[in-house]
Amino acid sequence: MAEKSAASASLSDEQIQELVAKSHQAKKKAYAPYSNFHVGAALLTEDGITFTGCNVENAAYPVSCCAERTAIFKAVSEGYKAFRAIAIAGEVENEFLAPCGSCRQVMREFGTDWTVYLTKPDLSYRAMTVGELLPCHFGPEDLNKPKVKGQ
Ligand SMILES: O=c1ccn([C@H]2C[C@H](O)[C@@H](CO)O2)c(=O)[nH]1
Ligand SMILES: [Zn+2]
Repeated sequence: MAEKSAASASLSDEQIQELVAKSHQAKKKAYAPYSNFHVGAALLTEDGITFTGCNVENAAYPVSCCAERTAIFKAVSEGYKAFRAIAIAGEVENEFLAPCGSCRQVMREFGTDWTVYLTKPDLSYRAMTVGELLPCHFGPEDLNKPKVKGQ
């Protein structure tokens, strides 16, 4: 059922299945009247707390927020910034839902070595790290590197 990688080693099968199930539950809350594309996410913090999220669209389309970012922003706004994993749930038949580029960048802000579970509607999943999803990335550390002088 699952394609495992080293990235999933720290969570038990039961914990993963629970996180995946929560992401699919969260999908039911999606506010997506424009795209009719419902997405859910469930984010597990290092402290063992789960934050869920759904996509929240807006009549001014670009203002919309993806499910993954909803979950991450909820966690950060509650004081949690260390993440173990996030599961993402879509509704396309027999396909893993992969996060958009903006969400990958937001995930990367909080590290490259945590796990993203891409899931299918049948609750099967594939584990990847944030670094695998966003290779050659830009992050907070880059802002503190020495700069060339005189420009
Ligand atoms: O990984 C994804 C991909 C898309 N969406 C949302 C954004 C928008 O509301 C709708 C269609 O792109 O799906 C997510 O929430 N997560
Ligand atoms: Zn996104």
